[in-house]
Formats: sequence, C-alpha cells, structure tokens
Amino acid sequence: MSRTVPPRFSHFLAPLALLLGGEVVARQVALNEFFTSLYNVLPTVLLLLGGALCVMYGRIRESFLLLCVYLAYFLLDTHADHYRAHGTLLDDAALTFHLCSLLLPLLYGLYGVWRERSHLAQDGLARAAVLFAVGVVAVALARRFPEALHAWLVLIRWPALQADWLQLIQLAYPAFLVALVLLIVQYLRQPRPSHAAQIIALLGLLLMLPQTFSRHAALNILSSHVLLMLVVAIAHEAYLMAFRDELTGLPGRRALNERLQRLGRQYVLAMADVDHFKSFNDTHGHDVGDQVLKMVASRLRKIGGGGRAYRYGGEEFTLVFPGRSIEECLPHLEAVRQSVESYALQLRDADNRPKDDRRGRMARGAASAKQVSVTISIGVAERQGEQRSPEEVIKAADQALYSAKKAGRNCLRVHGSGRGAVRMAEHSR
Ligand SMILES: Nc1nc2c(ncn2[C@@H]2O[C@H](COP(=O)(O)OP(=O)(O)OP(=O)(O)O)[C@@H](O)[C@H]2O)c(=O)[nH]1
Repeated sequence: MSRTVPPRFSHFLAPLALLLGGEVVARQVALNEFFTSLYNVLPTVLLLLGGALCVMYGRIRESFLLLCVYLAYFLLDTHADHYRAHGTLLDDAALTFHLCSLLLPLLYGLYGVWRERSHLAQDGLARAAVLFAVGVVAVALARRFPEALHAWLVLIRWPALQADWLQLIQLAYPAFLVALVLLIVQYLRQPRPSHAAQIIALLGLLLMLPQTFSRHAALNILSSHVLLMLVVAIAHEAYLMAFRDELTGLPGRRALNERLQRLGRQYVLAMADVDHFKSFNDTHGHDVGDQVLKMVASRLRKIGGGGRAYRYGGEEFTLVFPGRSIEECLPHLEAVRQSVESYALQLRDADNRPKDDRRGRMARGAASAKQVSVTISIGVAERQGEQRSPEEVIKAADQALYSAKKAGRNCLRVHGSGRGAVRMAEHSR
C-alpha cells in the first residue's frame, strides 16, 4: 500500500482522549450504579460490535486484536470478581495474571504487525491456529507444572532493573517493549489512524494490568476503553476507505458528492485536469504517472481562498469554493496552475532508490537525476443564472475545462465568458 500521509498527531488524538478518560474514570473511588452496570457489559458489547465491523469490512487483524484483549479481560475478570466478592484469590489467580501479563503483549504485538493477506479465510485460520497453540501450551503447562511455571514467570532475571513501582513480572516489560517498538515501526512505515490506535491501546493494556486487583472496576473500565479505541479505529478506517482517495490522500468522489449537497446559494466549482496525461503515462509508465498525480494533488491541496480539493476520478480534480465569487477564486486557481507548471518532479526509480536518506538527498541533488514536469488546465464556473444545482455548475466547469484544452492547455477558463484565459508562455520541455 502506498504511503500517502506523513505521521500526524491527529491520528493519536482520539485514542489518547479515550486512554486519558479511562484512567480518570478508573481512578474514581466508587462508580455509581449506572456506570458500574455500563462497564460490566461494555467489553462484551464492544467485542460484538467490533467483531461485526471486522466481518463487514474484512478486517482480520483487528478482529484478533479485539479477541486477545477480550480474552485477557475475561480471564482476569473472573478472578477479580471472586476477589471482590470473597476477599480472597482463587488458587490459580496469580498464575493466570502473570501468564496474561506476558502473553497479552506478545500476542497483541504479533497480531498488530501481522500483515493481512488477500485470502481472508487462510489468514484467519493461521491467526486462530497461533492463538489456539499458545492457549493450549499455556493451559497444559499451568495444569501440569503450576509451581515450576509460576517460579519461572516471577523470577527476577535482571535484579539491577527491578524497582518497587514495577507491578508486573519482569518478563512482561520486555514483551511490552518489543510489541511497542514493532507497532511504532509499523506506524512510521504506514502512518494510518488504526496503527496509531494500536500503539495507544497497547499503552492502555500496560496501564490496565497492574490495576486488575487493586482498583475496583479498573479492569472493566480500561479494557472497555482499549476495545473502544480499536473499534473507533476500524470505523475510522472504513470512513477513509469510503471517502478518501488512497493514491493522493485527497477526499474522493463520494466525499465530493456529500459536500456538494451542503453548499449554500453562492459557490464556485473548478475542474482541473492534467494535460496530455495519457501520453505522459505511455512515455514514463504508470508508476511515474501515479507520482505525478500525487504531486498535483499536493499542490491542489494547498489552494488558498477557502478552496478544497477533491479527486474527481482519474487525472481530474475538483476544487470547491463555498461562499465565494469567481473573482475571488481566480487568483488562487491561477496560482495553483503556475505552481504545478513550475514544479520539477524528480523521478524516483524504486529499484535504484538509495537505501539511506543522505545518499537519497545527494542523488536528488545530482544533475543527472531525471526530472519531469506537467501542466494542468482548469475550467471554472459559478452558481448563477442557469446553473442552479451543483451538478449543473460542475457541468459548466467541465465545459470551461474543455475550452481551456481547446485553447492549447495549461490555462484557466471561466464558463460563459472570455475571462480568465490566462494563457502562459509556452515552455520548452
Ligand atoms: N498513472 C495513472 N494514470 C491514470 C490514473 N487514472 C487515470 N489515468 C490515466 O489518465 C489518462 C487520461 O487520458 P485522457 O483522458 O485521454 O486525457 P489526456 O491524455 O490527459 O489528454 P488531455 O486531457 O486532452 O490533455 C489515461 O491514460 C488513464 O489511464 C491513475 O490513477 N494513475
């Protein structure tokens, strides 16, 4: 999958808010009856809701993350409930708790970075087999050698690193660290909201485990919030899939259609199209064509004047200016046309791409680096006269775009007037 957006703090905002909210609620000495009942059922409800979303959107990875967290919650809740009701721990409480502390981060990290394969059933079976094998081995060892396993788990392997405030077995911390590093690397390689949520959810688990027996309802509250982070991330990904164009990162056609329904009585729409893109693709290949579309999208995204860019489809883009007149928009459209024209795109050859940044920068600076540039034509129309509906305004902008193409391309045309034919001097390329 292509990386279209850089890491963003906004990816972490919702999960961080949920983590903070969970920790604040978990610190309450007593919850009222409503919240106690709510948090009693929430983990199961979220597992079912998240599971349904995973089935709908074919998200195997997230379904196993939810399952891991829920299984740990379920096992620990049985013991926490008994402890709260009777004031004593069941015989295998300590062993179950230590095993969860070790296996939960390991399985969570593994499922988090395990790439989804196209064959969903095979993928699901492989993940289920791992969960089953780990579960069977853990239960078998716990039944046959409970004392030996307990002693192995609680052994302090690195006395110098032991501190009073560490409330889990020592082995749990490297397990969390490994999972954290894997998930951070995954996020840096593919900065997606779901990958950000997985990192924060892991931190939520690290916060949750030590409070299992010490704080009333902390297990229910924090596991609910962790599950909620994962469910929200699934919904967010589904939204992006439907509304965002994967190649350019711009909002796509569906988002444009939604936006067009909410425009007021005054607005301007512009259609922009890459010139001679077919022959560009034929000459340089589809991959270079994709790089060009990303470059054009990145220029259009920066349009001023309150405009917003959408990928209409193929090499066509739509610019929406709510509440603006055509005079207000023309300078911004002309600026973006010029910015595309003057941008020299350095061709990146995936096979010969330098492995490190320094060599990459040197290669980009080298005179021999291959450069290409493209131009765009723009047609623009305003809501007025005969063009009352957004569809009619788009059609008018399309006609203006056609005029711009006929006028020699690399220019801007306004529908229904001779204005705006800002023909630029031909550039030798
Ligand atoms: N690389 C790449 N090419 C695409 C994509 N979507 C559409 N295209 C190509 O865009 C080209 C569009 O060509 P045309 O519609 O014939 O127009 P044009 O060559 O740009 O010519 P004018 O618009 O008349 O300047 C086709 O060759 C499509 O295959 C895409 O996502 N990536």
